[in-house]
Amino acid sequence: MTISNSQLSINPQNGFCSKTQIYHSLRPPYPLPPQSTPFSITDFILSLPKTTTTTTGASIIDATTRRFIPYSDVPLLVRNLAASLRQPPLSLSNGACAFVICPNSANLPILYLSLFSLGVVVSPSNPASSIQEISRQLRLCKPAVAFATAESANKLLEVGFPNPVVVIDSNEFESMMRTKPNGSETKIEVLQSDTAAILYSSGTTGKIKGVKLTHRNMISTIAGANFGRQDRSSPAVYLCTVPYFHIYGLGLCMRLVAFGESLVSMARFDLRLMLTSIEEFSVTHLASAPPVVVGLVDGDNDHLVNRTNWSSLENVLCGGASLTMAVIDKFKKRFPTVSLLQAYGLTETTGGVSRIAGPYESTIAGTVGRLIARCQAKIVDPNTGVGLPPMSHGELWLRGPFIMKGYVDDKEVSDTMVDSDGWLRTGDLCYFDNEGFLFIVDRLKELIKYKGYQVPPAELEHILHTHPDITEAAVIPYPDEKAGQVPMGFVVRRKGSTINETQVKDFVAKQVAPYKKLRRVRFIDSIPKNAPGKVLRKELIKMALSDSDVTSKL
Ligand SMILES: CC(C)(COP(=O)(O)OP(=O)(O)OC[C@H]1O[C@@H](n2cnc3c(N)ncnc32)[C@H](O)[C@@H]1OP(=O)(O)O)[C@@H](O)C(=O)NCCC(=O)NCCSC(=O)/C=C/c1ccc(O)cc1
Repeated sequence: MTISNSQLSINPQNGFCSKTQIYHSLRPPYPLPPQSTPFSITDFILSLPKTTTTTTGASIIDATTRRFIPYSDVPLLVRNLAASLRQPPLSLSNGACAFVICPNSANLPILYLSLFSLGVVVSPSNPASSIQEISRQLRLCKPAVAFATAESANKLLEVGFPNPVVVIDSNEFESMMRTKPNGSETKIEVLQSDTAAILYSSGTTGKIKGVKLTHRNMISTIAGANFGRQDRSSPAVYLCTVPYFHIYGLGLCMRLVAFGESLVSMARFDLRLMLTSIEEFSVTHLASAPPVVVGLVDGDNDHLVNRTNWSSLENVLCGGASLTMAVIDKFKKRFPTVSLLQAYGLTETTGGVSRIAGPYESTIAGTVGRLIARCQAKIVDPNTGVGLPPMSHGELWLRGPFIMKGYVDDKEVSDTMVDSDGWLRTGDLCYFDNEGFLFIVDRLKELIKYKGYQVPPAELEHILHTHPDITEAAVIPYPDEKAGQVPMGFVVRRKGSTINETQVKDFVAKQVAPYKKLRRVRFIDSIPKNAPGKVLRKELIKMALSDSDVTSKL
């Protein structure tokens, strides 16, 4: 075996190559199917060995309806449903798009797997989205069919969706899964390079964008997540509090089906239901976002948390946004035997690209873990473009087989986000330490994170500017202990206008999903800008904090 010069300059402690300034993963590479082999994400998931599944009865469990689907039934349900969707009247086939507007349920992973197996592009959306948001998403993904619940189907009616809508909490859907349709169909060939899903993200510029993820992208992240899974005498039981319409929940549910680990979900997050479910289903892993961890250590919830039996819980996974050190410390004191494992990922990277594996890594406070296998990173000085060594702060760039195919109908922004060498600019300010652990320092992109959801200030500013009484507006992130950040608007009123805070908030709230609502408003005489006219958000943030009591909590 020959060792190349660049391999020689890779530091085995942290993966940093001093010649190329590239950080390499410290995890062993996993096998991937040859790129040219037709292989859908469903083929991959169903082909993985599930050693413990059938003997121990692992299943997909819906904590809200108390329905469960044993994993031993999953391949048949997926095949039946796919066969049914291929037949008239839907006649779904390779390349068609399905808009899915559903809260978490046991049926949803089955639906995803069936659609993927047909090469149908899955485009999941938040059922709490506003009519305007849904309209924009429909324009982007051009679906031939939509899947909804009896409740969310009303929104499709409101937007005048012209194509068929299948209700997944109905008896008809149940029988599509349970009954084998007549006739045998040939398998549809799905290429790994085909788009598997279109998810919605703000990118770095603010307007909702459709992120195209391929089957290969999804196969890579699932294969990468296999590292560090413990051998266990009984299968892990995950409680997923995050939604399957974002990559965190979607990736997690696919990965758990792939490995045959029990998956408990809730239609909507509810702290009480989460706590009773942990006891009832002997949950070992809780998949969460920061507000859930904050809720667990919040004194106001002591009466609920104290009467829960925590003995089964081993790990709390946390992603979507950063936790503060204060919350991490409180969690460790409160749950000394539970590991708090932060991970980091983006929709554009098909989810998690760094995570913590094993007992040693879980002792490193504040890190979002080490790069998954096949992931390369650079820490780039935002001013000079130069790659930086460990312990230096810069923008995180990422490369690997899980980087998105691009944004729907937006080549220009796709090319800005991913350069010709395949590097994705994350817009996050980060550093690696001397052992290859990644730390998130700040956000360079103008994005607010409310409860782990993206809120682009530009989108809210655009809405504010359409109000006849508002001449200028700017939106900033305002720190909040429970939600992480809340959107705050600075508003310049038209001369003589008496519009008040509530009216401004209501005006925005009617047009956006609830997580994007303006939670604070301040009136101001003019918006500070630099010479070329760019809003000086940092100035506004300083102003917002200077006359409040939050500075000490930052
Ligand atoms: C479980 C959370 C943390 C808390 O739940 P909640 O407090 O009940 O909030 P909801 O999300 O259900 O709802 C937000 C707001 O919308 C409201 N709402 C809700 N549905 C309705 C309704 N149908 N009608 C009307 N009002 C409603 C709801 O009441 C609430 O209002 P408010 O109390 O004023 O905040 C929830 O916010 C949550 O799942 N957050 C995470 C979101 C998320 O998945 N983000 C990931 C994006 S992708 C990414 O970053 C990937 C990272 C990643 C990292 C690592 C990995 O390994 C992989 C991936």
